[in-house]
Amino acid sequence: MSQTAQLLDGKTLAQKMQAELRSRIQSLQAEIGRKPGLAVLMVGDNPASAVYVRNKEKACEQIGMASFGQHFGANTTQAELEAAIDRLNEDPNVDGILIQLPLPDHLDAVPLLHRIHPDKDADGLHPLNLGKLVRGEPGLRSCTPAGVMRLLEEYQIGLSGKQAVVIGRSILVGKPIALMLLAEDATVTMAHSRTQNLSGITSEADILIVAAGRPELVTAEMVKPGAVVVDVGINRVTSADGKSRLVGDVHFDSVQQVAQFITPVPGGIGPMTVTMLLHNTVWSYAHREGKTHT
Ligand SMILES: Nc1nc2c(c(=O)[nH]1)N[C@@H](CN(C=O)c1ccc(C(=O)N[C@@H](CCC(=O)O)C(=O)O)cc1)CN2
Repeated sequence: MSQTAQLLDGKTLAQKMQAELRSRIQSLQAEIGRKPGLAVLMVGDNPASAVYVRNKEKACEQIGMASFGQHFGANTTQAELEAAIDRLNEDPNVDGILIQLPLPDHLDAVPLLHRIHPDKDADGLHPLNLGKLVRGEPGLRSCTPAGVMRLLEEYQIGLSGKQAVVIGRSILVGKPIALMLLAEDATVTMAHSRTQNLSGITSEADILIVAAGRPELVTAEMVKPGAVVVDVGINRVTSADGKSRLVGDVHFDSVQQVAQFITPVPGGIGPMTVTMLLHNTVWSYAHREGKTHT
């Protein structure tokens, strides 16, 4: 008899959190006298990035946050972006700055991420904030991993002593989520493209976080019965019938038969990423204005 996993519903939690942020902004704004502001730097015309940036700007508007869209042409230089970051660092109405990734190939994201003032680092990718994560100090956390942790917390999924496996070692997701799980006393294994016997490792996982960037990589045979499976992948694929659809890095239909909990794609981690960005910007706003924010 096959079971069906319970969905970890990121979309619903994101809506609830955005409503809470909206009222938090209303009360802070009454004290501070201005709205929080987020600046999103987008370079070029990557269609997926354009959708994500639009969604971020729309979400800002819905919760009463100012959004300062900075859209640059595909041939923008590194120096022009540096100058834009310097201006935003100095702008008192801007509390959060993020550079939408990936950037076009001629640009180097790393020095640009380092240039963002750490107090305005809404994406949590500045080395100071990553260092605080390593040390377990409060600070701005990367949005996708923070969204995963918040979703697990919402469903009261205990992590202490659990075997957690993370597939993927990016600075955006894999490395920070491993540190966050470790901070909650999980026993963490990191797997990646060179890992041997991947299914042997994943099938030991109580908590499996998949951020591999490979459509439907994880199938039912690779998952321990009763595991919690979090799919961070977002891939647009074209089926044999020519239709385009969105899939994660997990083969949802088979894995939901063995897992206890699973995130859907869409509607799982994606909406949580946007919400944690808003959360981080409100956190920076409150922190910069001398108000505490959790
Ligand atoms: N500077 C950053 N760049 C990128 C990040 C990031 O966190 N910071 N993450 C991704 C893209 N991303 C946010 O930027 C993002 C991706 C997907 C979603 C989302 O809500 N997805 C929906 C489906 C949307 C669709 O139909 O295509 C879902 O999963 O339900 C939000 C944000 C890379 N770049």
